[in-house]
Amino acid sequence: MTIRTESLVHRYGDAVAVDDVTLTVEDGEFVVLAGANGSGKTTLVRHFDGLLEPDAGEVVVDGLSVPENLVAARSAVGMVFQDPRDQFVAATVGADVAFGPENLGLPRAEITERVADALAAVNMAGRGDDRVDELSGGEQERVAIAGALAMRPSHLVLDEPFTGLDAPARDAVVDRLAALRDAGTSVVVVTHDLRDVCALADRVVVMADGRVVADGTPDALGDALERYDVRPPDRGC
Ligand SMILES: Nc1ncnc2c1ncn2[C@@H]1O[C@H](COP(=O)(O)OP(=O)(O)OP(=O)(O)O)[C@@H](O)[C@H]1O
Repeated sequence: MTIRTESLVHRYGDAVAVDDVTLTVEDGEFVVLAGANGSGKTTLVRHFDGLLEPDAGEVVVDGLSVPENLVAARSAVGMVFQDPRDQFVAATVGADVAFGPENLGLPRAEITERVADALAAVNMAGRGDDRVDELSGGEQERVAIAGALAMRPSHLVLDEPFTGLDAPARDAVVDRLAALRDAGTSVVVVTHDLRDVCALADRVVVMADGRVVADGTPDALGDALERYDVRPPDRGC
């Protein structure tokens, strides 16, 4: 169970946003995708579930070509986008988390079970009737993660999940991600700030100008991070 890109290229008009990226995220791995603003991180991960089409190269999830198997890719890869408010589709927490499983056409009892499990996994058990617009930023982020989890993905990709969160909310999200990784879900976190996730990361992949310029354990990368405008943790990992 892997996410793999092979010589992936994505262009917006004449501008190359992802430039010949070959990358594998292994089963159960926790990967941080780092790099300065505009380095191509969001564009790259949007290929993992076929939201964008490659201009060249391949994207393969769990052995299947993503562009040719969009439904399978979107079931296998859960995505949490940059601003959770942009992805809510219902007024209440429970209805929002149920939306994905409902679209899969699952029986009501299974939907109820998935919603309860997903909310429990993000420490929001029993909050199904709360209005999403009345939650704190950290709670909204966790509901967005629950929405992805309710699809029971084998991979979870989060784009800047800590933006706008205060320290306790960041800690709560980090705790949830650690628990998910321990339960066997591979996790990809897009960020330009390593402080929150360094301790969890098996690997840090750094992008600059659309290319992968460094790939290794947080310790091995060390000083290279600052060179590429990635904020390293204040006291190491
Ligand atoms: N829809 C789009 N149309 C045209 N150019 C785009 C579009 N989206 C991104 N780009 C450009 O592609 C490049 C890569 O952007 P991308 O958002 O993938 O980078 P990023 O590393 O995720 O940055 P950020 O942290 O700011 O989201 C940038 O130069 C950006 O301006």
